[in-house]
Amino acid sequence: MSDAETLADRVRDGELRLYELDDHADSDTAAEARRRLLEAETETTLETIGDYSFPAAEAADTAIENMIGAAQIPMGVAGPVAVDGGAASGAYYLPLATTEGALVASVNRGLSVIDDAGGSTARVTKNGMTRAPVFRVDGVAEAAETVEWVESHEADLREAAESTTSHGELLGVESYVVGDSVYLRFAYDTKDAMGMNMVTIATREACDVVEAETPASLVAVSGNLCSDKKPAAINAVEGRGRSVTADVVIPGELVEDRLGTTAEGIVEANTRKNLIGSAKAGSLGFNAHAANVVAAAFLATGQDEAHVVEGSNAITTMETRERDEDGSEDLYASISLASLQVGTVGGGTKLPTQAEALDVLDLRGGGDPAGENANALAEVIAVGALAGELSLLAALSSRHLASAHEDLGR
Ligand SMILES: CC(C)(COP(=O)([O-])OP(=O)([O-])OC[C@H]1O[C@@H](n2cnc3c(N)ncnc32)[C@H](O)[C@@H]1OP(=O)([O-])[O-])[C@@H](O)C(=O)NCCC(=O)NCCSC(=O)C[C@@](C)(O)CC(=O)[O-]
Ligand SMILES: NC(=O)C1=CN([C@@H]2O[C@H](COP(=O)(O)OP(=O)(O)OC[C@H]3O[C@@H](n4cnc5c(N)ncnc54)[C@H](OP(=O)(O)O)[C@@H]3O)[C@@H](O)[C@H]2O)C=CC1
Repeated sequence: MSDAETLADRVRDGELRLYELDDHADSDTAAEARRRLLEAETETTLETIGDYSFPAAEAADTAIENMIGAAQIPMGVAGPVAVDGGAASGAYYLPLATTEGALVASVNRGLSVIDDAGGSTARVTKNGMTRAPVFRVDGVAEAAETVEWVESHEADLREAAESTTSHGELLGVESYVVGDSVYLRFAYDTKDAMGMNMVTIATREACDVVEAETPASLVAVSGNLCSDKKPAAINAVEGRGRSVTADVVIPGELVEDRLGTTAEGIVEANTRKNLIGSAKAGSLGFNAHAANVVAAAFLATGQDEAHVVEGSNAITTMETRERDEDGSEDLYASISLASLQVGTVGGGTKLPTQAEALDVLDLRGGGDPAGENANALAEVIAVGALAGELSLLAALSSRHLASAHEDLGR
């Protein structure tokens, strides 16, 4: 073991590489050595980056390489809000980590209006994490032969895939052919794990069977039809991770008292902006800012932040509903997130900050039965996203967006 300055010198002399420092010191000392080197080479001071409170060894073990410290992002909380979900049940506070002033206020306003309206109903309607390897064949005949074999031997692929995990279950395999390329889109129930490591390991095992039994030769375990961390229509249509929907009916008076506009005003803003405007833009997302809530909830609870790409793939609907007694108009509001990838075990959920945030939701760790905690997390995030939509559409409709950000964000 050496001290940080000695280690930094050894890197400077070319004796050690930056990423080898953990083999020569504990993770805190290794991180300090990297900071010292970086500070000297870039003429900076990295005191704040180095001022972290989680165990470096735990983070360096599975969450980060070449660790120098932590990026601290302010965390706020919105809620509580009552959620009547398939898995979520009761009142929830939603932790949100962001640097965008006005965002937490906006979600908080939306959640408080939803709560006053009696809470939101939410359901996970589909669940399947996908991995789609690509294989090479010599032409269409071999492609057809491979697809036929896969379709008639799903049980063999399931046995191979599930031999690598005690939680994951193979739900099905969809085949796609493009000339001499064959894509097999494997979908799994990953229970409470977001599941990307799990399904990649399981699919690799199944690929060995495909290669042994068909003419196909594996090119890449991910062939982009999965489609992971890229905007893709297949995720919007077929779903990936959890497909989750939340809705609420808000009395017209509440819209006027709490959101400063009318149900009709919000509906018109949604139609012209989220639906027509998005269509004209060729957008995959027909929403205002689902990405804001998904990103902030992901950072707070230890999700893979790159999955905001698919997680924000959402459609917001708003319509007026006439109330029988007095003919006044209420607001029906919904959001449907097609491909929200969340977990309450594994990945970044293990880190202490993120684990504490999951504790606020009472959703840390495995659910009972397995999968219920991740379902509940998906439902609560969907309700948060619905709140963000309501509050932002109201601000646009009442022409308050610019002043809100002037007041709270600069
Ligand atoms: C900012 C508000 C909420 C003010 O809204 P308001 O109605 O003027 O505020 P209020 O002082 O009357 O308070 C109403 C409620 O808001 C909440 N609230 C109010 N202030 C706070 C605060 N400081 N901290 C926490 N919560 C707060 C709180 O729930 C409060 O209720 P109460 O608890 O008092 O009964 C409103 O104007 C608003 O929501 N504006 C919209 C802001 C927004 O949604 N920004 C999103 C980011 S925009 C962006 O990134 C994407 C974009 C816009 O480019 C996408 C696109 O193209 O559309
Ligand atoms: N490999 C890749 O291509 C990619 C990886 N990632 C990264 O993958 C990580 C997430 O992968 P993920 O597989 O979720 O996590 P982990 O790799 O951390 O694995 C989670 C494991 O937890 C175990 N487990 C314990 N309890 C449960 C439960 N209740 N439900 C489900 N599993 C349980 C399972 O073990 P067992 O299987 O033995 O049952 C599961 O495989 C993130 O760090 C992400 O950034 C992201 C994108 C792509």
